[in-house]
Amino acid sequence: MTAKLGIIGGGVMAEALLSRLISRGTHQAQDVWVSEPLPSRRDFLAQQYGIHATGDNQAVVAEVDVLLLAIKPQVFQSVVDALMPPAAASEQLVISILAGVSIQKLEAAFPGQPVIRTMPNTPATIGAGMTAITPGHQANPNHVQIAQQIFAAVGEVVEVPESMMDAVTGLSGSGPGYVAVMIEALIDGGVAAGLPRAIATQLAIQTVRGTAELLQTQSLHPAVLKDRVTSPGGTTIAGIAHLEQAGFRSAIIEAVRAAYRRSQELGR
Ligand SMILES: NC(=O)C1=CN([C@@H]2O[C@H](COP(=O)(O)OP(=O)(O)OC[C@H]3O[C@@H](n4cnc5c(N)ncnc54)[C@H](OP(=O)(O)O)[C@@H]3O)[C@@H](O)[C@H]2O)C=CC1
Ligand SMILES: O=C(O)[C@@H]1CCC=N1
Repeated sequence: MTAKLGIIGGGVMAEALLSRLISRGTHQAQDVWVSEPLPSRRDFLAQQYGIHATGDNQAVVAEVDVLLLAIKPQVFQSVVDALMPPAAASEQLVISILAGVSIQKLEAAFPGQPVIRTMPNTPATIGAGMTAITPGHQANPNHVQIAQQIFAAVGEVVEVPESMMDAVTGLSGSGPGYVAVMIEALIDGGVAAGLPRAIATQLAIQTVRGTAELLQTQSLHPAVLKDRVTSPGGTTIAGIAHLEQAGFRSAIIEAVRAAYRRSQELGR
């Protein structure tokens, strides 16, 4: 891909995306610009990935064909208010990864420009991301293809109506956080049962990874896999009975719903 890519906000998610795009060769480092207020962070990103890093958002906007917004939703309005409107009609594609911020707000901030709202997740760093995208009203098939190419380089992509975006955020956007907490708890459980932490960590991570891969490769319903693991009168059903007693399913359902509601709030 030859389009020059600019990223406003050089934080965790910006790095997850740019590191993979550059290592995959989807973008050349010299075609990537990042604006970031923290000088030490700029230096790190420039040295680590060979990209252009600046503290000037406007300089990035002026330079690139595709502008990716990776700031926090809380600073969205102040950041876009400080940008100069383009002198002429701009074909620059704006892609947002911000939780909650609607297409309506994006289009108001970049009048006449094509915008695409997306929600990626952190496994994008290793090409195992999950990104949902919703094109705005000015986005044509070519713009959608550009966004598809960027996010396909970091994992799977699905197009959804905007009405689903906050729910996507609650599930796949925030999901790596829930899974990480679960893995940490599995490790602690192993340690509590007498395993050395290093071995417990290896077991927990490979168990979660193997379970996800098995479900995906064989298109298995999770309940079918659960039934296969639970030998009658055995260990797994004893563990699951405890999970049910502790409200494990309900806790996860409510976690997704809480994050969904928070995504809605961030957009207000
Ligand atoms: N983390 C994740 O898993 C995911 C995050 N997202 C979305 O990505 C966005 C970024 O999240 P995340 O990477 O976690 O957050 P970070 O805080 O790591 O990144 C935001 C970056 O924006 C910088 N920034 C702050 N103010 C400005 C400004 N005025 N101009 C330019 N840059 C600025 C921050 O700098 P400083 O730290 O110095 O303030 C920081 O480096 C959010 O909108 C979030 O909803 C989407 C999917 C997944
Ligand atoms: O926690 C957040 O707000 C962001 C959005 C999805 C994942 N991280």
